[in-house]
Amino acid sequence: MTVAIVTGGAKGLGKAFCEALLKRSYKVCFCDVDTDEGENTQQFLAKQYGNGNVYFQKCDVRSENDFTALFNGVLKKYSSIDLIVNNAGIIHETQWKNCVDINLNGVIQGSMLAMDHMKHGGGVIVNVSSLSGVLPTLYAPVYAATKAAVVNFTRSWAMNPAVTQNNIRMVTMCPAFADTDIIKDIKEEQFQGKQFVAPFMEKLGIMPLERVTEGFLKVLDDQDNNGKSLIVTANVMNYATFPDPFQPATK
Ligand SMILES: NC(=O)C1=CN([C@@H]2O[C@H](COP(=O)(O)OP(=O)(O)OC[C@H]3O[C@@H](n4cnc5c(N)ncnc54)[C@H](O)[C@@H]3O)[C@@H](O)[C@H]2O)C=CC1
Ligand SMILES: CCCCCC(=O)/C=C/C=C\C=C\C=C\[C@@H](O)[C@@H](O)CCCC(=O)O
Repeated sequence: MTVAIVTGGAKGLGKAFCEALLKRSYKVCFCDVDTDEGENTQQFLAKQYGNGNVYFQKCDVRSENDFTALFNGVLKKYSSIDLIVNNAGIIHETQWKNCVDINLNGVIQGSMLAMDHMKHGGGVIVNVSSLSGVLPTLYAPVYAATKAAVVNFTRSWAMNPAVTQNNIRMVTMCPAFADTDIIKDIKEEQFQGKQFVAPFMEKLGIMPLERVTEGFLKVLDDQDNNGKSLIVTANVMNYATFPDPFQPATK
């Protein structure tokens, strides 16, 4: 039996990841701050994959108590956690402290709780960043900062013996635009220049959820990707390469 936690699993990419895991016979425990959406999604997935295989618990990733209660609930039910997908995230450049709290602090909290459990038997931690985590994003500098921090947090821990010597794998996903609510009915106050979003959306396109899920399954299946960041766009699915600061800059 393999057990996965997915944060922000009530809709969007998180829901798609839950479904992909259920198709692979994982026991899926997803959380979300949106209780109604979460309960609806649990019923939807339970109808297709069996009630005993999908479990929802309300958890606001900004709350250490909620997150600890989530882990305790999952361990009480299944006694192990093999995978966590730290997926929950928002984009909001005005409520930027909230964006940092969810996108970064939430990923840190989920990763630390998972590592504390996985140090006994190993596991996989997938942290969801964004293409904005590896490319400057003029319309969302705070969002981009949170996503870049997720990349380097993951890369840093992945080098640490607490990960490498405990059979833990930590990987980041960096998707471009995908067809979820986060890119729909976007509001002015969420951006530093909402007008700049559309040109990039047109240039990069909007991926169907299946494309990002394909990248998610690749991240799970590749065994040698500890510390790597998978870029997923409509036309690209590669692990990012990062400049070596000690190499002389090319003229
Ligand atoms: N859709 C896209 O174009 C891209 C999305 N991403 C990232 O993918 C992740 C998922 O986003 P989407 O599925 O697109 O968005 P979405 O808005 O469709 O789903 C996000 C889910 O997270 C939940 N959530 C929000 N705050 C939460 C909190 N404090 N605690 C628990 N759950 C919370 C929401 O209720 C929702 O169910 C995010 O981290 C986002 O930054 C990255 C690149 C592209
Ligand atoms: C509108 C809400 C988006 C939130 C979801 C998300 O994270 C989407 C990210 C998608 C792509 C972001 C890429 C940013 C790219 C630009 O800043 C620019 O650097 C890319 C240049 C591409 C080019 O070939 O010119």
